[in-house]
Amino acid sequence: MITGTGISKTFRQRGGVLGAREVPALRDVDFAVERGGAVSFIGESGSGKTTLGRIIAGLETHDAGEIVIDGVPMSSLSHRRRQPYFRRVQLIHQDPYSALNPTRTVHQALEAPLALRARQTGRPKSWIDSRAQELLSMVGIDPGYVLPRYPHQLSGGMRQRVVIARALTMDPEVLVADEAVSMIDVSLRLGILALLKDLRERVGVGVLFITHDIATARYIGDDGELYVLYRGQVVERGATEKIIADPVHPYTQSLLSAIPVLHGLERPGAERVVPKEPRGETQGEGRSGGCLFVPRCPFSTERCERETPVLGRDGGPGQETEQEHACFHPRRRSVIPVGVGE
Ligand SMILES: Nc1ncnc2c1ncn2[C@@H]1O[C@H](COP(=O)(O)OP(=O)(O)OP(=O)(O)O)[C@@H](O)[C@H]1O
Repeated sequence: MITGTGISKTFRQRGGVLGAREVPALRDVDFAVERGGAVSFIGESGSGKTTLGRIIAGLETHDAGEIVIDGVPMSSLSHRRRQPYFRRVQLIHQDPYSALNPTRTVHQALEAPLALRARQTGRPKSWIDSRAQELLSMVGIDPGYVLPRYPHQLSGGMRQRVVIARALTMDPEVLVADEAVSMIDVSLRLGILALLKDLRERVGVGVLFITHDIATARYIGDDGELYVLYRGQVVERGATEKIIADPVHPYTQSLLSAIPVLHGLERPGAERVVPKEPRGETQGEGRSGGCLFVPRCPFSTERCERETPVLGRDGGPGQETEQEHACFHPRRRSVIPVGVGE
């Protein structure tokens, strides 16, 4: 199991007419991914999804908070002693082409990490080739066909399957799939999503799925948990199916309101939430205190300008919600498209 508590990260960006500025990418984020579990982080561009994935994989530092892998707090270990733990988390990039070295065949791409794994686990050299074949079969490709080939000789879908097979060489606890299908031909996407789902069941690997697309989050982890990120803060968290059917935060509602309507078969939800265009200030930067969503929220009140909501279930007297949210005025709204006959 991998958990994060109070993870925060601020980048200092240099240059521009305003000089250096601080960009909070993550604000006090808590999460937990269990073996075989599915956790999805969803949010628009710049919400901090990739930064979170990189921190969990040990590729980026964080300013505050703790990552715990298999019960061991990473802050208690030296950089070198953390590496075997972070190997238990493998990152799958959105671009399978740049993730593979173009000068190496698939056989070479798998051989190096498997040789390391063989040394770590005391297995003979002969195990390396048989494991490479086993992993490629596991991800649904013919080892005989792909092993001698270079990445450019494979389709995008096959390349992404090779990237997943390579990630599995380390016997990971969790795969972090960062927009793992966004650069793959639409016709092949479903196959990759189905594979990740299947690996959860067959290998028991947990999947942390990072996406801007609520439909893919639902496909991969309809039985898992959904975290909605807005400007680095988790604004709604709970069972994926529950949040998709019944969101209470206006930002989540705006994401679901944007689901395209099937022409002639569906009509938009009656209470569709359309976020305001922020005026005068960029996304509320420079404000201190108050809800981050205020500049775009159609329902904000004076309290939202003043106080900062924290993640919880409180919805006012008698209004507790099943999922956690960071909103002073959580309310159910019918935002999902409905069939014309319904
Ligand atoms: N290395 C960096 N240096 C400076 N700022 C950064 C760096 N990496 C990310 N940021 C900033 O941190 C914020 C979060 O970025 P991040 O890439 O994590 O978001 P994201 O949700 O993954 O977006 P996208 O979907 O566009 O990749 C953004 O404002 C981004 O500009």
